[in-house]
Amino acid sequence: MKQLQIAFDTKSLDECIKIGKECEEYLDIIELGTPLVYKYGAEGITKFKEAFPDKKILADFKIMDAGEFETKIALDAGADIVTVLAAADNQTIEDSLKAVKEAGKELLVDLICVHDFEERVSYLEKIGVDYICVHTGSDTQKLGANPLKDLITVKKLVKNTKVSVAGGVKVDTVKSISDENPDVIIVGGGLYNAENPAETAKKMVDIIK
Ligand SMILES: O=C(CO)[C@H](O)[C@H](O)COP(=O)(O)O
Repeated sequence: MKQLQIAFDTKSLDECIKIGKECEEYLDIIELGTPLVYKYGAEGITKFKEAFPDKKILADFKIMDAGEFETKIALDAGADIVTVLAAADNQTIEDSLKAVKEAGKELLVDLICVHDFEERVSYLEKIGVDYICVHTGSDTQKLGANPLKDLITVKKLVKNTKVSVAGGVKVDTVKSISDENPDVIIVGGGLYNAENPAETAKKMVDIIK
């Protein structure tokens, strides 16, 4: 069963929690996006976990170094899933993985800025991360990029790991993404900036599930 993850990157924490509550029944994972991690820090994660105790909370730390130390900051604050960059050193990713496994939590490794998918996916599967995320960043989205082509490539390479996908997914593009069978579809602005986020989340769930 595919899952829907909302990624909050803008707005105040209170506004995000209000929108999250409106959409809650349609969501599986709630993400404190990287910009809000910068703005609110670990306290933002704790507030999300208090507001949504029954949902998985993802802290999009995009860790690049100090894997164990930074992962533990997110875990101690209440995160269920922590993100590390696939472009980081293997040692960093393995230290993050060790920290989440010791806590009984999960690691998402983000392929943003990685071009040799074959080498990275094979390594990530070998060490046993929980999610491999295909991600078109917001800056390259401005140039017209979207994650569909990379998703198709990565889905052919991944054998055992859950695949997430992010990058400008909207209600009118979610079907083409969903048709490639990712395990988790991550939607940011296309959901929290929608005129009616709850209605949009319902439409998306009707399409993907
Ligand atoms: O991690 C992110 C940016 O680096 C975003 O949270 C992710 O791309 C989803 O947001 P959107 O759907 O608005 O692109």
